[in-house]
Amino acid sequence: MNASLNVPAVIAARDLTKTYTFHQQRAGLGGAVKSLVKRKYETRLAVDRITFGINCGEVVGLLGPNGAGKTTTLKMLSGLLYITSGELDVLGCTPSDRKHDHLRRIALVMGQKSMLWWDVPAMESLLLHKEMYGLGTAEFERNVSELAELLEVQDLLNVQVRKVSLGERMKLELMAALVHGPEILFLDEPTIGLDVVAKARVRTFLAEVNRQRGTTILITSHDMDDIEALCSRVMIIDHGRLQYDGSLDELVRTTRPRKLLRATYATDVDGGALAGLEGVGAVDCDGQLIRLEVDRERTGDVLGELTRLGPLVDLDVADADVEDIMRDLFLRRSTVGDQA
Ligand SMILES: Nc1ncnc2c1ncn2[C@@H]1O[C@H](COP(=O)(O)OP(=O)(O)OP(=O)(O)O)[C@@H](O)[C@H]1O
Repeated sequence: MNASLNVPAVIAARDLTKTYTFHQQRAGLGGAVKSLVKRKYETRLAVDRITFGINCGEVVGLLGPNGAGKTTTLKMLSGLLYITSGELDVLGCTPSDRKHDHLRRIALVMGQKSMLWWDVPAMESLLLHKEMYGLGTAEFERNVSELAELLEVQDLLNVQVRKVSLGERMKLELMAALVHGPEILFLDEPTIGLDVVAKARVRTFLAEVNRQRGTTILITSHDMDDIEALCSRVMIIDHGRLQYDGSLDELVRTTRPRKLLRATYATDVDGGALAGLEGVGAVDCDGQLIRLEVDRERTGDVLGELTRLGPLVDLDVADADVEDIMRDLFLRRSTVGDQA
């Protein structure tokens, strides 16, 4: 239970760790034979003592560069992998026990892997889920109809899965994951490869599922638009370690304490004097356009100065791009990691 929020924690992880042990396969036939006789084992620390809790109904983004340990974390949380050490509690159970009653309460969708049979219509897979999870006919039909309407896939349910587009398939994957009404949804890159329209539909759908059903969602994505649209909280993981756990707004405020202002004028203006103002960072003047960075608390004053410079045509006040912030964070950390 999270005492301050008075909502139950549905996921609690303490010092969660995963080390993979694997053997190097040598190249060629000779190498393969040698590998059979003498195996050289290696270990890789993929997730390194991470501790966090997730409350009922939260939508949390799990971010990090390639190889950071995100998928490994999701696989441990959904019980596909045993943990190496630490403690893990998901809805009061140990996920790797894979108890049937527990599996009914969670779902995992991996953008790169399909849960649906390719050679038959999606409805066949949904019916299999009905049997697997012991859903009554009325409940199943209600869920199918609700989800199909939200996802606008009524006409696709009886089409062979291999014949639908990538975006349509992802909607069907989400439907299959949610048809048994899980309380927690784990999503690993659910919008990968989708076009902008399909991505937007998936995001709207997920937000709706969270709002209507109270489903807790933990999502990994390299698309920051997914994260900005859905997550109030993000966890950043890198080299297996949890580097940040908090709100996206707070991350933006602390990493980029300045706002970006962009003013367009009807005539050429001279913004040279702006550079000397308190709280103003880099100023870029180019004829009718001025771009500058300003401390958040000084934004109002500097806007006043901008309006006095000349006849304004357009004025834009923006936070730093989350995509840029992530790029900087990951680059800085990988450089520090390389030097260490
Ligand atoms: N089955 C495995 N055996 C050995 N090492 C593995 C295995 N699966 C993953 N790893 C390694 O564990 C580390 C974390 O991998 P993981 O797939 O969790 O990263 P990720 O953050 O999901 O990356 P991406 O964004 O590229 O999907 C990587 O170094 C990866 O090479």
